[in-house]
Amino acid sequence: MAAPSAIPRRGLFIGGGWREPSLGRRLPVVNPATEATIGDIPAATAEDVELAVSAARDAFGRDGGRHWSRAPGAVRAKYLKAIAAKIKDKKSYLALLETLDSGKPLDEAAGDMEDVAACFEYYADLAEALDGKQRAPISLPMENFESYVLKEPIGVVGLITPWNYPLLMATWKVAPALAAGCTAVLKPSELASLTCLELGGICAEIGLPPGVLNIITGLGTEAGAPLASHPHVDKIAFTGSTETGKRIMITASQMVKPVSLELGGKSPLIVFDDVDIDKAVEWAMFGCFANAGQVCSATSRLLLHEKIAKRFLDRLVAWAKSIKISDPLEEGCRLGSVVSEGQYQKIMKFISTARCEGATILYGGARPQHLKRGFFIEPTIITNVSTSMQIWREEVFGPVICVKEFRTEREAGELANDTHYGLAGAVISNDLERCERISKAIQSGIVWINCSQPCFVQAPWGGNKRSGFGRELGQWGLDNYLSVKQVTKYCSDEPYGWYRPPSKL
Ligand SMILES: NC(=O)c1ccc[n+]([C@@H]2O[C@H](COP(=O)([O-])OP(=O)(O)OC[C@H]3O[C@@H](n4cnc5c(N)ncnc54)[C@H](O)[C@@H]3O)[C@@H](O)[C@H]2O)c1
Ligand SMILES: C[N+](C)(C)CC=O
Repeated sequence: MAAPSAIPRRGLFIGGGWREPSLGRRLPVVNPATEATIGDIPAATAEDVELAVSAARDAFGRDGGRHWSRAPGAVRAKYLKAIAAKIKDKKSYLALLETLDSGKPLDEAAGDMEDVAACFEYYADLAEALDGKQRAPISLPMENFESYVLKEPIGVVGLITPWNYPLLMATWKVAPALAAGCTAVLKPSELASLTCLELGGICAEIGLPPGVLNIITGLGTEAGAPLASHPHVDKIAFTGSTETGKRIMITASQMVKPVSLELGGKSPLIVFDDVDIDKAVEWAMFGCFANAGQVCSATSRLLLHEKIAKRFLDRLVAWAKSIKISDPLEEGCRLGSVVSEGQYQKIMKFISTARCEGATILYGGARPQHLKRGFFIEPTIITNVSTSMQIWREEVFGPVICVKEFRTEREAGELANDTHYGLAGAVISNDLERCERISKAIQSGIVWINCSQPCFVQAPWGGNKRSGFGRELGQWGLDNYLSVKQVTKYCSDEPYGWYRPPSKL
């Protein structure tokens, strides 16, 4: 599909229709692979947040919730399936927009759209199953009481999402929130909002009841912060940086508002000396160079057994040299641009600081010679790293891998856990018992054995330590948007008998 000359001009999606932002301001959309401005998006402010939250509240309570929040799960499932079907119909177009907006290779964007459709379908099924799970009985030690559990939608939820997988990260929240019966205000990242706005168009096309999903674009401080602090938002689900996550948690604490936080990472990949080197190298590359390393769970700290370190690094450099770095729309591209000039500068600064601190840039570290425009960075491999260096400690969010060697399994585990983060970790070895031991030792929410990054909608996703808390995906993702109510009934004809009845007059 050829790139459109202009992207669609959209408003804010509020109450089932398009609205210009209250202050009339818009933000430019820059294609990071060409540096050309290709359009703009609305810049919402607190006034628009007010309208969006009010639309979501109306939708939650409309007709006593009969059409949405208290409707049978099968009703909501029908809408989710219709959204999935539209996403599939528009897959090529949405993937193209995602690539133009974020710089990711078109093949990756197409894969993201398949995952988006699958996620809506998955939560449609869970919505259908939800009714059958209501009134689950609780076994009590007293015969004169009966108790059961109701799972009810939390209410109006604020969903704040990042730019690295724009529509997919939004879907991980929107699909379960809607399946649960919540209504929502989605605030995607100002750096990549196009496909989320298209989701608004899809909701209008399929006739989603007005106000069930509202989408407001704009800056974090101007649109995200008023959403997080809004007194009529019952929960905030956030994916983004640890710094912003801390701010959201502080704000939410003022109203004792529940939050779930999916934050950054600095995940390890441990490779033992009994592996097929080329197979392991490919996982190491996928673990840190896919999506130009802008992946929360990127295995950006590579721990190599000393016996294979030299051979492994020789092969890693050879493989890295063969990656096709190009305009992300070109066929076969495997490394596109990073998302923005700001991100490009940030990554370059990480590389120069590593150099200044005494690390070796074994490969890469610069703009590819053949690409004069666009925010492209070579796949970068850094060695001679010490554990006090910034490159070891901080999340780069770019195609930059740092390497250390280890001698023993114990040392590998200690190095793996030498981080404030706890999102993911990976181990490659032919000794599966060793892999199981390492899986238990790594302090993270996700561990991959003999691979890195594969992600399935059925399995829980989320981190420990400063990578956040709460789990998305699977049944856990739905539970994020449900509150649990106990209903207990006294079911004896006898008086309770704790107090003596007053004497008859
Ligand atoms: N754990 C995960 O599953 C996961 C997945 C994807 C990305 N991430 C993390 O996201 C980060 C990259 O994304 P980013 O740069 O968009 O993060 P970010 O924190 O800069 O922004 C995320 C979102 O928060 C909004 N925001 C910014 N300031 C805000 C404020 N004060 N109040 C409310 N909202 C505010 C932004 O506009 C954006 O929509 C990385 O650290 C990455 O690891 C984590
Ligand atoms: C969860 N994942 C890998 C799709 C995106 C994280 O940044």
